[in-house]
Amino acid sequence: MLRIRPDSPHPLYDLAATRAIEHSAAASLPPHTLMQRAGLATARLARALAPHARAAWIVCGPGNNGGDGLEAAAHLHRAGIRVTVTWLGSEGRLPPDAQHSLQRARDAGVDFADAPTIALTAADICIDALLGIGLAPGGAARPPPPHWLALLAQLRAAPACLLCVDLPSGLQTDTGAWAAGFAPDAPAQAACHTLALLTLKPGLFTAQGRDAAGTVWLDTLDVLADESLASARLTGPSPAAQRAHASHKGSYGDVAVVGGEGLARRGMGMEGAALLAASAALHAGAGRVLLALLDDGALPAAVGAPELMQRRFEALDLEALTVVCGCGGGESVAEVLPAVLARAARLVLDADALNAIASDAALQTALAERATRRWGTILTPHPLEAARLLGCSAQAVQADRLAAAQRLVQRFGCVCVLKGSGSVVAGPGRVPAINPTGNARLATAGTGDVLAGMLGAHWAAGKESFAAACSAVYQHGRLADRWSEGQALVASALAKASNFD
Ligand SMILES: NC(=O)C1=CN([C@@H]2O[C@H](COP(=O)(O)OP(=O)(O)OC[C@H]3O[C@@H](n4cnc5c(N)ncnc54)[C@H](OP(=O)(O)O)[C@@H]3O)[C@@H](O)[C@H]2O)[C@@H](O)CC1
Ligand SMILES: [K+]
Repeated sequence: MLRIRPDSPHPLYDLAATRAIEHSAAASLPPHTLMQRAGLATARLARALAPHARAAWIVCGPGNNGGDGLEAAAHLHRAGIRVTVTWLGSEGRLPPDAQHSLQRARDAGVDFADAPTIALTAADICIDALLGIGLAPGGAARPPPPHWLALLAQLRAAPACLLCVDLPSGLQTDTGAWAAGFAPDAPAQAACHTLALLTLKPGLFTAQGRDAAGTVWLDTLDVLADESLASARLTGPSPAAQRAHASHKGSYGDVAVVGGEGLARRGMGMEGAALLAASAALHAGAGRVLLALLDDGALPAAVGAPELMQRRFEALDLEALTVVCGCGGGESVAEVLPAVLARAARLVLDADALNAIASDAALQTALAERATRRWGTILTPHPLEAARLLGCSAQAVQADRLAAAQRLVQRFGCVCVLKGSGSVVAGPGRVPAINPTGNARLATAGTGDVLAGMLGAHWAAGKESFAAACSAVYQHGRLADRWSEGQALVASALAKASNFD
């Protein structure tokens, strides 16, 4: 069994892949083997998480997820724990594996009741074995029976640690979105863990998945999955870049940041966003960083960033640069976008550049044409910006983040970083990646500009676009994960910390 940490990559398998792996494993094993392994793994983790537990409350659903819970119940009972199973199945409709485990739990002498038979304490354990991958996907999910929701709410409100079997019940395997009706009103009161069985599912790591799942563990049930079936990948750290001794500032690429609408234009000075991106590019290791503020803006002397080279937009040699365009660009960015799209060799498009493209068909055509010229482009939308580009709602994007990122890739032929909890990186011909680092402290103004600048630096240093996107997103999140508790995470400090490693 493995605790999933952000320090190593992992393949992720969607529902179809997991079913295929399950099917072929089950065919080569004696009946009930997988469920027995799943139940034993669940019981072992429960005991490790709650070593002093006197009581366990296990809510078991009508399918094989419930079967795993029943199997675990028998083990925990035999270990001397007072186990209560609330079982929501009906005997006539039980799958054979779960029927077998029901009998084993009964034979072991487990109590069956509607609620725990003794009051739970913080030392005890609750197990959610109501629903796993059998939840009907997407819009096909039917509304859950109200008493199921009441039980799930009681599990989350209990003072005991909560262990979810395979998936938090109601979370969709492939998307990490809650199925209709399942989104909880409140998070779990105590620590929450999820034990993924056989495979790690993408839904555990993006959209609502990270909040719902808590700490994720994997037990492969001793089945070696065929990695070619992976539908996505959880990224890990990239190898540290080696700098040759005989190198110079031109060895690590030139990044140009184009953005920062001036105060004179509409009374909103947005130079700060461009400055944050430029500062991040500089501290992330770019050899030279050029800053072209729009509306002929100039940096106030007080900013004190002597390494940044200010340029008028017209003076930029776009064909030779990695251009980061959009940060704080406001309305002014639309005026430079035709030239940027037509000439920049490598282009990161962020924020206002994406909004300008979303509202202008000619710019969309110019963006799509870049791929036909084999020029690299990376889009870095948050869900609302992605929705504008796709002509749908942000809710639709969040309902299937992997699919939304891949739709942008198909439409524009570029790499797409869809930001948010569990940022998705998708690219032409690539298995999409989900980033495991980052936390809610990044939800503050300017951190997106910092990411755009870091991305420019990682790309300019020589990585190919998809790898640069994965490494910059990973590092941006890792900085936040390592941020000192007592220090406010502000974007300017994040930019200065974005050292290249
Ligand atoms: N994959 C593996 O390798 C292994 C899998 N194992 C375990 O099996 C789990 C998958 O089991 P599963 O296929 O029986 O599905 P599961 O999650 O129990 O749910 C199905 C039940 O829920 C019901 N139901 C669905 N939606 C509903 C709704 N909205 N509201 C109400 N009811 C709803 C559905 O009803 P039906 O649609 O059939 O009428 C059916 O009764 C998997 O997650 C893992 O824990 C391990 O034991 C071994 C290895
Ligand atoms: K579950």
